[in-house]
Amino acid sequence: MSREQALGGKEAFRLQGVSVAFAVTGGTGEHREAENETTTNTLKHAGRNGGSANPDGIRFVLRDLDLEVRRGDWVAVVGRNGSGKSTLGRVLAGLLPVSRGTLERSAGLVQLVFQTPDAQIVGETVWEDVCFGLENLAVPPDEMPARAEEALLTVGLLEKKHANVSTLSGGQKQLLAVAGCLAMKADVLVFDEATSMLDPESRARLLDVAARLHQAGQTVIWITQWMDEVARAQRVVALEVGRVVFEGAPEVFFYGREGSEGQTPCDSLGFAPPYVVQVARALERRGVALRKRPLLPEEVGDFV
Ligand SMILES: Nc1ncnc2c1ncn2[C@@H]1O[C@H](COP(=O)(O)OP(=O)(O)OP(=O)(O)O)[C@@H](O)[C@H]1O
Repeated sequence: MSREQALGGKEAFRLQGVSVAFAVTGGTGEHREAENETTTNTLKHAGRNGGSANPDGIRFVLRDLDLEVRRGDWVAVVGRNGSGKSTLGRVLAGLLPVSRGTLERSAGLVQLVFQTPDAQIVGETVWEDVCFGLENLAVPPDEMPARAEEALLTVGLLEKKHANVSTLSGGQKQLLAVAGCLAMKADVLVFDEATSMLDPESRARLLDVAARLHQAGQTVIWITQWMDEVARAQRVVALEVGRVVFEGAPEVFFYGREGSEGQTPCDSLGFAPPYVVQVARALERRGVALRKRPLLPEEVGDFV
């Protein structure tokens, strides 16, 4: 049986043996979440098969996940297409029930910033959209303007506050979606490939916003396929076919464990590490002793 409950202490999330399965109904390709009691019983059977869709039409997309996220962590979640990253993000945000296992979470507000901003924009104007979430949270009307302005200022959209949402670019909509979450003062922000539609400047701005939120104590879950974004996280969780195949520091993810030769966890996952890491590894292979293994371009000056 699955169990979801509140968590105290230092953790924001604790997942134990969490699986998420979808029931594939009929031959239409239509899916539904496998969450009711009858299906849970079926899942026990499905679990023995372990693989993708079994004869009962049950498909596991997350399998036996054990994961702890501490409050104030910045965790990057990586993995190939279809590995289960968004599903994990939705589970953490409370939008998807777990089929098996236990999910414990602290009481704070968790907000998900989707890959496609249209999915979460509801207001007609920028201002209305940011205020919408505040109204839903029953924030007193006299507090709303300051919170909405601060959030829009943070993402660089304050001067567009009267603009109609339909006039925003995809990237600006993404930033508006983030502003909505900021105004609500979410304790945990789950960014699901939130930079995928952004130009380099907006991408850097969003990363910068995330870094500032993290410094201010917010918990950030950053789902991405961009390895240079992973390098900014405190911890990396890599998924493959719904399982956690790596959990640890970005340095270990990109350079491997101390003394280990050959493939790094990043290599095994099939991703190319950030350019600065590639250069540093090439130097190490030629016998150059580095003072520090760099992860970010700004650390380049320190490593030779
Ligand atoms: N509602 C659903 N019903 C059935 N299967 C689903 C459903 N949602 C997702 N899946 C399947 O679960 C698997 C994991 O999907 P998910 O979106 O979590 O992967 P992802 O790692 O975020 O992929 P991407 O990088 O492409 O966004 C995929 O194979 C997907 O087809």
